[in-house]
Amino acid sequence: MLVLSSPSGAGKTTLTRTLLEQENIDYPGKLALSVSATTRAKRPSEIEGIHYFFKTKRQFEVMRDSGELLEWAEVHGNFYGTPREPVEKALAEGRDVLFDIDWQGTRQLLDKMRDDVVTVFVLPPSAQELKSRLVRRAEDSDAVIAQRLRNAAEEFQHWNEYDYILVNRDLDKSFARLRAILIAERLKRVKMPNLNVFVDKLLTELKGLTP
Ligand SMILES: Nc1ncnc2c1ncn2[C@@H]1O[C@H](COP(=O)(O)OP(=O)(O)OP(=O)(O)O)[C@@H](O)[C@H]1O
Ligand SMILES: Nc1nc2c(ncn2[C@@H]2O[C@H](COP(=O)(O)O)[C@@H](O)[C@H]2O)c(=O)[nH]1
Repeated sequence: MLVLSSPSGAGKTTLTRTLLEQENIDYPGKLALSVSATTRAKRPSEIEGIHYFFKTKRQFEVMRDSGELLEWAEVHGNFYGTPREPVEKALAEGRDVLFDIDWQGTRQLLDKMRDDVVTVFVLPPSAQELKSRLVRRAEDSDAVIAQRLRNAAEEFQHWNEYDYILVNRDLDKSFARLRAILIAERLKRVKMPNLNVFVDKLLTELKGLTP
């Protein structure tokens, strides 16, 4: 489970979507994106089921109270949560799962499955650039942008709870670094449960080669 968090506008959605696209070319089906449920209004560019599952507050509360969410949080005045079933299914199939969630949700995943979670915090190169990105994205009203910038101060403070930090200055470099994190994490011995079978096979082959 690879989790990206950041203050709004630092670039985690761009990075997660780019990683998903590239991985689907290189290793089809290996990486799944967790699509969250939210009570936030849909942005003009967003598509139901691709970017989010858009819910009313009542629908969200039913999902939350019936245990359908792996984690959930209130962020910028809206509810967001991770549907449990698709994540559990993907993990059971041996797929890696990518999350774009905030620090509160990250804490909940860590409490439940510490050993299976790798966390990345994305920082903007400057506060001015953070604001410029939110403005350039042109998806939120001025009031929403102002609220997200106010909330950024609180979110910044959680950077030191994460395994990796990406200062997202140059997008290509950040993406290369994110891929490097994924590649290195996949190469960890503890993440290779069938390695003993492979090594046993090597030993058998070796016996056949030695007198
Ligand atoms: N390295 C970068 N350089 C310049 N612009 C960038 C960079 N990374 C992302 N952006 C742009 O900044 C804007 C915000 O990025 P994005 O939507 O990915 O942020 P986010 O962290 O997911 O925000 P939110 O939490 O609000 O969803 C987008 O318009 C994106 O194209
Ligand atoms: N705890 C969770 N946080 C989530 C989830 N899905 C998204 N988020 C975070 O909310 C903010 C705002 O997102 P936006 O799409 O409205 O810009 C951002 O920090 C996301 O990472 C979730 O399922 N759980």
